[in-house]
Parts: sequence; C-alpha cells; structure tokens
Amino acid sequence: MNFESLIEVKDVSFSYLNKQIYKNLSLSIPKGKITAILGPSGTGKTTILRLIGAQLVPDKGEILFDGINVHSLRRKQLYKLRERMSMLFQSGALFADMTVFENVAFPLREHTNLSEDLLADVVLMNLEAVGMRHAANLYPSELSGGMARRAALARSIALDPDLVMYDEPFVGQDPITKGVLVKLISDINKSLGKTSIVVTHDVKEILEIAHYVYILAEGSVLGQGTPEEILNSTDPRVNQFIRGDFDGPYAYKLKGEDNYIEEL
Ligand SMILES: Nc1ncnc2c1ncn2[C@@H]1O[C@H](COP(=O)(O)OP(=O)(O)OP(=O)(O)O)[C@@H](O)[C@H]1O
Repeated sequence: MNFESLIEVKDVSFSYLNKQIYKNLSLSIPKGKITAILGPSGTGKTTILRLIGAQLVPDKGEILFDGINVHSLRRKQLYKLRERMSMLFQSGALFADMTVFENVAFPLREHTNLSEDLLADVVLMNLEAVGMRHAANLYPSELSGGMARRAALARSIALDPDLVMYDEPFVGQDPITKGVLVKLISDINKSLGKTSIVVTHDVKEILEIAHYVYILAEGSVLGQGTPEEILNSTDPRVNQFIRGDFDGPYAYKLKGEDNYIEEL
C-alpha cells in the first residue's frame, strides 16, 4: 500500500528482563488511517503501543513519530509530544469521583488555559462525537460498560491528538455495543482524520474498518496488508490466524506455558 506514514518502527528489538519480545521489528503506521495490530495472546501487542508512547525504551532500533525519534527526547519535549498521542486502555479508567463532563475536562484543564466557556464547548463537542452528551452529568458508576468506554474515548480525544491507540477496545462488550464502538472508531478516524492503531482479538470486527493490518507473532511480523490482502492471503500461517484455528503451521502457546516450562 502506498501511504504516508505517521509512525515508523525501525528494526526494533525489545526484551523484558531475559524474555525477548521483539527482534528487529519494523512497521509503518499510515497517517490518517486505521491500522489493526493482531496476534496471539502475549505476543507483545500492548508492548508495541508502550514503545510508541515511549513508556518503554527499545534495546535496539528507533521509533519515529512524524519524523521525531520518540526515545531521543528530553522529558519536557516528550511530555509535549505525548499530547499528540492518546491511548485508550481496555479498562477505560475513568476517575470514579468525577462526572463524565469533568472526566473529559480533566486533560483540558491539565494541558490548556481554555476559559470555562470554551472548555465546556470542547467537552460537549467531544461528548457529542461519541453520543454521550446526554450523560455529561452522570458518574462512572451510573454508566454501562459501553457508555464508560465511549466516555473514556471522548476524554482520550479531548486534546485533539494526531494518534489514538486503542488497546482491546471491544473486550467484555456485548455484540451491539461492540458494533457501536467499531463504528465510533471508524467515524472518529473519518471525521476527525485521526491516525488510529487498534490492538484487538476481534478479527472480524476490525477487518471491517481497518485500512491496514499487521499480524505479529514471535517477535516479528507474521503477515501484513490491507484487509482484502489478509483475507486472500495464501500464507497458511496467516490463514490459520484469521480463522482462529489452534492447529496449523503456527504453534500457539497457551498463556502461562512459558512459566510452566520454566517451573519444570
Ligand atoms: N512489565 C512486564 N514485565 C515483564 N514481562 C512483561 C511485562 N509486561 C508484559 N510482559 C510480558 O511480555 C509479553 C508481551 O505482553 P503484551 O501485554 O505486550 O502482550 P499482548 O500481545 O498485548 O497480549 P494480550 O493479547 O494477551 O493482551 C507477555 O508474555 C507478558 O507476560
């Protein structure tokens, strides 16, 4: 695919203690598009988001965000750059003692000097974008799981970031809520032009909206392409993954198997 990239992961190797997660991994994340990152559990999908956000530092290689090496920045510059990225975790993690309005207002109060009037406009605009304007005065305990995730999404786009990273956004949601979130991610990408990275196990849902897909396994890229290319792939390992077959050319490890082997 011919695209301008917002993020370049170049030859990155990374280990947690003695456990190698990535070896010479390279990825390009297209600007203004939705990129899906798929792969077996424990393969390092969340880790790659943390490397992009510079919460983790690679052992080798570099990660460029809009041409800037994120790991070369001083703390203040990194803080500034992080305003251009947002990460939506599975948990959503709203502040329990604040209303939805105050949750969305929080990053704006922290990072901008907007007047209260303007701040209210921005908060309500973002709540409108996720269909949650009516719930502005509710507390997180009064929200359904899907509503909480939408409120968290409104908070994560409040500072108008260039990049939104979604870590397992559909986990624990019923099929209807899942459908709403899928559409929302797509709408936010289209209408606000945000580059989006979605880490997920929901292959069917994400292939409907992604522009580009990476399948990661065992520290490197197992397959990549547009959803169409992935679906028409002749690579048996890609087919096995997409179909969710346990048996095939790729040997799936069960979660905890590493520890089990270490304990033997
Ligand atoms: N802080 C940490 N210290 C040591 N090991 C870690 C740490 N965080 C993650 N790991 C290990 O690194 C590997 C990759 O973790 P990561 O969460 O990135 O995987 P994932 O592909 O997102 O998994 P899942 O699909 O299950 O969410 C896992 O084996 C995990 O146990």
